[in-house]
Amino acid sequence: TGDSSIEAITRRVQESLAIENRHKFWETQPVGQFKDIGDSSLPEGPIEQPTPLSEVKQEPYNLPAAYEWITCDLETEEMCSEVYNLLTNNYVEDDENMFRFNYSKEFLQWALRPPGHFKSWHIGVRAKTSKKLVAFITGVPARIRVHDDVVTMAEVNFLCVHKRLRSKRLAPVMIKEVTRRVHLENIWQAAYTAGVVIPTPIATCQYWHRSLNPKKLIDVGFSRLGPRMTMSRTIRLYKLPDSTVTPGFRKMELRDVPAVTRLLRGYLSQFVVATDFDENDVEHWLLPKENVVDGFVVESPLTHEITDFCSFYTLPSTILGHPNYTTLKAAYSYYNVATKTPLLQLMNDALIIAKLKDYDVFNALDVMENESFLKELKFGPGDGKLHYYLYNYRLKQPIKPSELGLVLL
Ligand SMILES: CCCCCCCCCCCCCC(=O)SCCNC(=O)CCNC(=O)[C@H](O)C(C)(C)COP(=O)(O)OP(=O)(O)OC[C@H]1O[C@@H](n2cnc3c(N)ncnc32)[C@H](O)[C@@H]1OP(=O)(O)O
Ligand SMILES: CNCCCN(C)c1ncc(F)c(N2CC(C(=O)NCc3cnc4ccccn34)C2)n1
Repeated sequence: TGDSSIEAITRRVQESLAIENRHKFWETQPVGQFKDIGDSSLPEGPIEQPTPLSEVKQEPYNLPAAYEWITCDLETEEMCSEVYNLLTNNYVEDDENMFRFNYSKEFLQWALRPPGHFKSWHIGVRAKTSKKLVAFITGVPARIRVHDDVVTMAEVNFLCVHKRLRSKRLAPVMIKEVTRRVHLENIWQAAYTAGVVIPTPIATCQYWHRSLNPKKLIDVGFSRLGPRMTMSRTIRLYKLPDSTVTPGFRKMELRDVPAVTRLLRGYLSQFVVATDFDENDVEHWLLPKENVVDGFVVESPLTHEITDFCSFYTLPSTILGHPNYTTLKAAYSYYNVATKTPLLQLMNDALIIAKLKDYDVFNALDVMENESFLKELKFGPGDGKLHYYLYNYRLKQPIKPSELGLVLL
């Protein structure tokens, strides 16, 4: 190939890297492999069958000599603080290292202690000498439906290795250990999301952001002033009313759990992969918790029927190295169901509430029916993609974000 143009050379290098791009750990795991993409002869469903519990490895995986496993009991303030501090200083950052997620302690206790949770799935690694927590990974049980198959899975999250211990192949050990502990509870599948591409995404979603405090977002570099836009024009563009517009829109209460569960189950049944919520799950995941999760219902003023529901969770980010700001207050769209109120109007009310509660930005993935309101409500596409994964469960082909009814924290 005589073409010696820069493009041709770049392409050849990329092609060779793609071939070389080995996933030494993930190629050993029961997950869809890149080499199998498009091979529709492979059956959909579990990749490996369960093993008898007596054959599951009884003892933890080996760690490097200086480290030891610790089960993190998040009910103790001290342990919760150690987990919080590890994540606050070492968890997910954007590609330009301008922001780092700052999950709060209350959020972590909520996220990790749903009905039926296992303390043994809250796994830490400690340095034996300093007793410092240096790594973490968690699972929580969830019923997830794939097509018509409801499977009890582990939702794995909060995988974190201290910055000083990176690139030492500790992550595969963490993943194998959480897998072992999940297997001990006779659960054989998992669901997880990540910003990185590993074998093999079942869906790839796009983040969208709706500015609520555009001046701060531009000051901290989260967003940029549009072309031919002034700051005052930008502030005006994103202005929102100072009260919600839907009659009967109010905070969700305990008495709404049965109705919200019915709404949610009905709505989620249309998606290929979705959470299979029951009333206990709805009570835990969607009842409002200050600075953790907000849930709202629309109660018809006439019939008192609950016709709609919307929710968002609170996940601030630390702003790294900015002289005037320390925290970005972000709301993340969670589960929303509109049966009488237009979804556009329901979500606009959610934006109005978030602005009133002093959030800087409202984030949403393009999952479920979110695409129908993103542009009209002035969301802009982010640079962050979120890839969804299933462990030990093959799908014949990836699904579209609009076929996904699952939001992980
Ligand atoms: C049945 C039950 C099953 C339960 C388990 C289901 C699976 C759960 C899977 C976990 C779901 C987590 C969901 C979330 O929490 S997603 C959020 C992940 N956390 C962060 O991004 C926080 C900041 N980063 C770190 O703490 C480290 O960089 C981590 C810990 C992420 C990697 O540490 P490190 O950078 O020091 O690397 P290494 O040398 O130890 O290891 C390199 C190997 O690790 C593979 N790797 C890298 N990043 C991820 C990732 N996000 N998911 C899965 N695998 C990942 C990588 O491809 C390579 O393998 P291979 O490419 O060579 O094969
Ligand atoms: C493992 N659980 C997955 C959910 C964790 N979540 C919420 C998440 N995973 C990957 C992302 F790409 C992402 N994005 C939100 C979008 C965004 O706001 N990007 C700018 C930004 C502000 N703060 C941070 C902190 C870290 C990364 C980007 N940041 C991109 N969100």
